[in-house]
Amino acid sequence: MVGFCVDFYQVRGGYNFSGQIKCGGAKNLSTKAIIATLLSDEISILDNIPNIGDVEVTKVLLKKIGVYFEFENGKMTISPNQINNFTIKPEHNILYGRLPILLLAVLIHKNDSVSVPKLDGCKFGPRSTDFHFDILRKFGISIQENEDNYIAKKTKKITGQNISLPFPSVGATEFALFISVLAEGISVLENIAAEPEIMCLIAMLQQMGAKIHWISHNKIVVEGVKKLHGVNYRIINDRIEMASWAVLAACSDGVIDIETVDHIEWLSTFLGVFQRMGGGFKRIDNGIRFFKKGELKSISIETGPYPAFSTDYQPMITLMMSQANGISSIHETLFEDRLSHLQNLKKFGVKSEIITKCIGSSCQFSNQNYYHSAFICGNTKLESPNQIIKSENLRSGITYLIAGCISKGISKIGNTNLITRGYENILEKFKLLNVDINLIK
Ligand SMILES: CC(=O)N[C@H]1[C@@H](OP(=O)(O)OP(=O)(O)OC[C@H]2O[C@@H](n3ccc(=O)[nH]c3=O)[C@H](O)[C@@H]2O)O[C@H](CO)[C@@H](O)[C@@H]1O
Ligand SMILES: C=C(OP(=O)(O)O)C(=O)O
Repeated sequence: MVGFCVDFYQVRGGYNFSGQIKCGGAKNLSTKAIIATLLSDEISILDNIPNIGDVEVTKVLLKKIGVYFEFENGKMTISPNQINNFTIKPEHNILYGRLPILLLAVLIHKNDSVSVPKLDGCKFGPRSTDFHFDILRKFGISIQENEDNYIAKKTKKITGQNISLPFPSVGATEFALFISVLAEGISVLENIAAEPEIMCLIAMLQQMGAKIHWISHNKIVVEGVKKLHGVNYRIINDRIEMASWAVLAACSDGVIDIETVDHIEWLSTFLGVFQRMGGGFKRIDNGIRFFKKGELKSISIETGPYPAFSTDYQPMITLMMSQANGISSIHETLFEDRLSHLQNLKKFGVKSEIITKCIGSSCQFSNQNYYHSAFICGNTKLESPNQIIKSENLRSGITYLIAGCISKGISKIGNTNLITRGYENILEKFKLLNVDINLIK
């Protein structure tokens, strides 16, 4: 996500959308896999890297530290043997997402002092970095921050540690992994996140020569090695993108075929909910077909760390709830403020009530006054708002685009860069599905 923009998508909705499209490589693996290759000095080749804003930002970071790379048709060749800059100054027109802190975890193996820009990414709560800082201190690395940067300093050899995360955080798990694979001795990482993208990252690190042993679904033992090798690795397809197209198919009563060569298994949590709501899917020769099977039905869902229902599916599924028969509920347990899209969806006609109480089990936000649960009315006919709806983040953006597709009239969705940071060729893909959509500059 490089820069800010005033462009908006204009979409004419109100009919069925069908067609065939290709799913991109996973956003939440590709950027981390690129950074992981820097743990070695040897050349690595990554395949199925999507052409998205977050990868653009990763490329900016690589250039800043002196890494040579080539990127063509989804294939990225990375030569990390000439890293020469460990103080990365932020540029104020670049949104770095969650990437700089991961870069710090890699670079601290190569230099005693590393300074990286602070994190941003989609805004849905404070998105604190305290777990990362605690991990650094545990490994004997000091950390300070100023207005723009995090500055880490190492004064002694990094040695293996026992880390138990307070919450199974994706970023903190990746961070601890990157430090421990090259630490001297054994590290035990507990209460880790085990999202499909993390499983793949671990498999990729193992192929680079890392010694990582799974003890249980949320515990690993890492035996540090002296060096890692280059790797040839293919990024899995993006399960959140697939889910987005599934919601469009179900809500518009269309049939959407997604070309994807691998791993629809990773989508199984989503598929369970989708089917219960009346969505249908079928394995086809080269991928998966999504459609609406019958009347859409209401449901109660809580988000959670994998294999529970991923928070990244949540905005799209709340839109699908508005098209179901009856009242649904959602309980967002990962992020304190990830229901703000419901306010904008009201402008399309979606009726919801957002509350501070936990609907279902009690979560980390209980009794804290965060609006993190909601009831959503079904059977709602949507109409395009007569104003530009600005995406607050990546998944709310795609949700508004889908809302535009199923609304009567012409909808305008702004902050397009927040959508293209995670969705490859989004305009072309909507067009392939017969959507009347244009980018207005
Ligand atoms: C680039 C990427 O992969 N982003 C994903 C990643 O984000 P990200 O890795 O930032 O999300 P985390 O899993 O870390 O967040 C989970 C929870 O842990 C908290 N926390 C996390 C770190 C920390 O130091 N302190 C702390 O309190 C967060 O505020 C949140 O409440 O996982 C999220 C949860 O699946 C997804 O929604 C994001 O799409
Ligand atoms: C929240 C997301 O991304 P990030 O963590 O990069 O902001 C997402 O992919 O939905």
